[in-house]
Amino acid sequence: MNILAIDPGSTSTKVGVRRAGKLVKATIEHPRSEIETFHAVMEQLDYRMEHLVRYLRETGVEQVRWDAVVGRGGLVRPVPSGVYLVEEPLLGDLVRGVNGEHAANLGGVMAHAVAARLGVPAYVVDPPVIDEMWPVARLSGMAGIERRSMFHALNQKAVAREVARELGRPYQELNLIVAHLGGGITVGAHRKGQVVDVNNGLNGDGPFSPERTGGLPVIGVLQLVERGAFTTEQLKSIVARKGGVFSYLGTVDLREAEASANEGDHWAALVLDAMVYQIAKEIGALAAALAGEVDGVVLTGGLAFSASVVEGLQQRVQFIAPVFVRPGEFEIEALVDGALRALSGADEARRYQGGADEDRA
Ligand SMILES: Nc1ncnc2c1ncn2[C@@H]1O[C@H](COP(=O)(O)OP(=O)(O)O)[C@@H](O)[C@H]1O
Ligand SMILES: CCCC(=O)OP(=O)(O)O
Repeated sequence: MNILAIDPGSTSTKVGVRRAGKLVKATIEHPRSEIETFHAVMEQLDYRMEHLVRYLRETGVEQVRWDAVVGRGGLVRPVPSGVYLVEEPLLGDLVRGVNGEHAANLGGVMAHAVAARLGVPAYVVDPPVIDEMWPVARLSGMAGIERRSMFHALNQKAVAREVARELGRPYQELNLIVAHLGGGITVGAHRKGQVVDVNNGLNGDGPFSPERTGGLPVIGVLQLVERGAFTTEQLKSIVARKGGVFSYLGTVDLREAEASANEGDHWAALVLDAMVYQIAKEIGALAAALAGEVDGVVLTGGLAFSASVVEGLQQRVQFIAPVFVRPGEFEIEALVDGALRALSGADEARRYQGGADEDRA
């Protein structure tokens, strides 16, 4: 089976070409100066498609007979985990970004654009809005504001299934705490195959990360608004893109921050230690949520390449359960696997139902 996988990130489009049983991955970089000329994510569609088509032409795979095209799912309405056929109303909800603006919204739309020309199915797999949270985790502490599941579902599920395979036990029988440590950070409690609690990675929840604030003291934020220090739009952009390590040190690149700390910058060292401390606290909170019944803690994402982040976390959380380190992300592999499962019938492709506006996260 020949599968084309498309995984748009904020400044890159990752591509996977699975042909003759082999997977080749590539990253098409998009300079910030080009991306920032677009006001809305969907306005980037033609630009990203041109880059994708050029990549396929230049690598000589333009004429491949694809069996399916699969894209990273976006911020649509909450859905169960699985593989989804891209058709209406999913396509419309991705285009409208019913649950927010994110480059991932382009994944299903681009997959559909390529697949429609070829007359093959387009899929998305485990979009960030998959929702398996148990009721007790949904209460925020204020009537009218519900905690919603929005996380690195594709990578978290893929890595959790991989660790389960390595342990020789079904994912559905294990309790794992999976920490996706990238530009944004989400930590999920995977209880017998269901992510029953997880911090929302985009709305100011959980630990701070290289580019996001995580949870903030609410009154402090309100005081900033009262003083006119920021507009709400500016604050939203800080929460999602310009918070965390960036707001303290002016970089989202952890390697740069670590270099400063290693050269004796005590402030940089404290910021990095605080991030690791907050991640460890999140893992500890989920261990309590699982009543201490934890088979493993899994560290993944770009920060899991950092020896100091991994050692700092191991020191603080290894009392909970064995720590598995799986650096990087496995989204392209997970997309291809999902498409193969749908094509082979091992996993029936689900049909997204859409829903009412109050379903939005
Ligand atoms: N070898 C490394 N050592 C330390 N940090 C790293 C390393 N490789 C990547 N990172 C950091 O990981 C973060 C990006 O993680 P990644 O999972 O690629 O994020 P995203 O997909 O969210 O952009 C950046 O802060 C980057 O500097
Ligand atoms: C938490 C939802 C998905 C997400 O934040 O992805 P990125 O970190 O890749 O922006």
